[in-house]
Amino acid sequence: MSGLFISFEGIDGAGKSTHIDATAKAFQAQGRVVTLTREPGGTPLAERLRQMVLNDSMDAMTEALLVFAARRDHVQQVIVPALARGDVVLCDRFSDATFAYQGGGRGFDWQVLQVLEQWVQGSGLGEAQALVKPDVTVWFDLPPAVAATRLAGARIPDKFESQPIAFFENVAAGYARRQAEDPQRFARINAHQTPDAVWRDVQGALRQAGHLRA
Ligand SMILES: Nc1ncnc2c1ncn2[C@@H]1O[C@H](COP(=O)(O)OP(=O)(O)O)[C@@H](O)[C@H]1O
Ligand SMILES: Cc1cn([C@H]2C[C@H](O)[C@@H](COP(=O)(O)OP(=O)(O)O)O2)c(=O)[nH]c1=O
Repeated sequence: MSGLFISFEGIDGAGKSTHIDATAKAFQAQGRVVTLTREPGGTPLAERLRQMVLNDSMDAMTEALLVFAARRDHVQQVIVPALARGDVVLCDRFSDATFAYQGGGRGFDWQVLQVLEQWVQGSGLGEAQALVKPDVTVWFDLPPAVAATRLAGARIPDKFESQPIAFFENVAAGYARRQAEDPQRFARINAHQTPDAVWRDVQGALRQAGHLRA
């Protein structure tokens, strides 16, 4: 695959959405074709699963299976073809969110998630082979109390956004664990700054990794 796969992660309200469009424009300005997508979602089927995951109450295993089912469709229908064309794929959340939210936040078994990741992002045949995973993950790291203040009044909270701060402390711990397991992939951004400063750091991280030209 000749494309570039970048995911954007962080707790709700960390500032991902604010910077994804700017990242897309920066790559387009360098002549790259950008596929902008999100999870759960990115295909008609996965968007239907998204509605269930975000609105219906269910146990953590059901949630994990639904987000991975959505991811399977998204990887096959959108991400793999885009990378094969040479696109820059910018994805608003990917598997790290499952480890953070279903693993860290909801307490679902980390090892089971790792097995699902191998199956869903591999060949699906259980064979050892390269996984479809981001080249870079931009992690917007923000204290949950600050994120809660930003979100208050900004939009109607969905099932996750209405969780207490303690839930997001566990989600953040899940992200930290994922970073510790694969530190090279992560660009951890201090999101507790002005939007301009955060954007400067996002650009800096993508330049340092050799993906954006100065
Ligand atoms: N650096 C920042 N400082 C203050 N407020 C911010 C900052 N970045 C984003 N916001 C605001 O915080 C809210 C959540 O940002 P958003 O980008 O939607 O977060 P996410 O996509 O990570 O949930 C929005 O109202 C946005 O305008
Ligand atoms: C991708 C993914 C998202 N989520 C959650 C995290 C978010 O709260 C929600 C998706 O919301 P998000 O992408 O942040 O959308 P918006 O900014 O429009 O609210 O789904 C999971 O619980 N597991 C996952 O695997």
